[in-house]
Amino acid sequence: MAESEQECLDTVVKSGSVLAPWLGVNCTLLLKQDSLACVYPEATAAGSPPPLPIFAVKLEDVVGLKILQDSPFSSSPSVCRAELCTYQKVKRFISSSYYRKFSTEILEFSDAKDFETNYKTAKEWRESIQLQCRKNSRNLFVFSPEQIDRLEPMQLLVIINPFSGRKNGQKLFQNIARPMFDLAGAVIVQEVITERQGHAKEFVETFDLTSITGIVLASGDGIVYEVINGLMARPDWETAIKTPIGLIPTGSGNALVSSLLYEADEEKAVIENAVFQIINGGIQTHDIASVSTGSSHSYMGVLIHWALTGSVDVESEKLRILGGELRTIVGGLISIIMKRGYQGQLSYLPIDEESSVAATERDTSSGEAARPTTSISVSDPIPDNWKTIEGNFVMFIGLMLSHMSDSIMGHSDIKIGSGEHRIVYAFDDVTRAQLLTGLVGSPNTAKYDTFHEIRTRAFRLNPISPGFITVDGELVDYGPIQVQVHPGMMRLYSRIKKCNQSLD
Ligand SMILES: Nc1ncnc2c1ncn2[C@@H]1O[C@H](COP(=O)(O)OP(=O)(O)OP(=O)(O)O)[C@@H](O)[C@H]1O
Repeated sequence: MAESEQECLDTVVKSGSVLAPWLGVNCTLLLKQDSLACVYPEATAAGSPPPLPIFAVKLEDVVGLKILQDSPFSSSPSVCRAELCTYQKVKRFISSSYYRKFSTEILEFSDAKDFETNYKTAKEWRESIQLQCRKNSRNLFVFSPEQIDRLEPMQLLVIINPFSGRKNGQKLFQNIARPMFDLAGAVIVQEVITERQGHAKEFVETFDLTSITGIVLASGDGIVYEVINGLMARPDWETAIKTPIGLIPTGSGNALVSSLLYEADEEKAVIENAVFQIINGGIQTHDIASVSTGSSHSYMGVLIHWALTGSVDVESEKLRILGGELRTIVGGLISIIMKRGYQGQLSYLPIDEESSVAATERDTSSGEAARPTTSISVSDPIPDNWKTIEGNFVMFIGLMLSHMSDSIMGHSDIKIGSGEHRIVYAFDDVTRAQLLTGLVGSPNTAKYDTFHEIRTRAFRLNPISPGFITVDGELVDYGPIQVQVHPGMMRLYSRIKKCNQSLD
């Protein structure tokens, strides 16, 4: 680290006196650019050696300062007690992996003789800590000046699917996520419980987005699909699709948030970790892809299933009672035993020829900006520079990220917002044992030459045998389907540090 950078991090943003009640001593609370420490007061005197902290935390691990208005254990009725809540990484005893653990440090604000003034001081500290956390996240994760300046508290629209996963999304949100948002100072402007399929899409199509800074979804990937399509259906779609989206995994298919947590080096399928990705307001971009069938056009951001996994997605709906991923695993096992083949054709433009696939835009007569779509429609001839493969497909998955579900990883090297669709497929020479490895881990293309993979930004799938195609977990019209990636169009709340990201 450069010396000037270190000096900057060492600069004290705010300092003040506070009582560490368990020691019974007055100490100094020091807020620096990336840390918060409580030190003995003599340690901050000029010329003294660097202060030995009573405690020190990295701001990136801070959830917030919880002010306890009634403080039964405080030494005097004028004292305002607060808890500094952190969510820090802890190394596991046996393995080299980490998990996060909540911890608190108790502080008492007691300089003034009356509770109101001490309470006001505690509130000012809470705001300074929140502001510094947000500033850091803007500096670290968002490289756009106007985003860095905009430090208003998070104002969130929350959409909860009560039907997703084990049907306990509402409970998980209220018991786990909401207290963390409150602690972090995020304001929940409105909470919407979806009442039916399509409700989330309809809702975001007309909602006043100027009243919020982001949307949080407590659901599976199906609601992500609905929200992307709702935002893209708006007349102001160009700005609407840039609304940051936060993801809380309460569904049975949580591929997008699982990929995000994996990339952020966090444990997956842990609701707290997903909320932690959201609360400091860091943002990164992700791609969306146009999906055109003969009769419809939509946008996706996660994955496409056809053949075996398409059937699992649809037919395992009957197993919803099993909840979570068990439903997919049981459905997958049944389909592997049956091992059906699906005749079809896949045509695609290899990713290294991407320059020739600039998306054409639809004409609109309404005066709205033209929405991106596929460069060719399903009825157009396949361009000469595309490749075509044909056969009896047993497996076909088109991935825009690393994970297919909470615990099933498709490919560790597909990053969120990488601008590609990775198609993994197998013909009927694949064995059941090999398919099983693809169900419990990733389809190992290096180990088994029966698994194939393609990197592309534009493809057409033309299924011939009857079956199902699902896009982000939602069933689409069966028949030829044309797909094209539009890189970096949407934004996700995330702590993944990526340099030089353009958010324009
Ligand atoms: N109140 C509701 N009743 C029934 N279905 C609903 C309701 N609200 C939303 N839905 C629908 O539930 C479906 C699944 O949503 P979601 O992806 O959040 O959960 P999931 O458990 O991961 O499901 P899947 O694995 O099918 O994607 C979506 O098609 C959505 O439109």
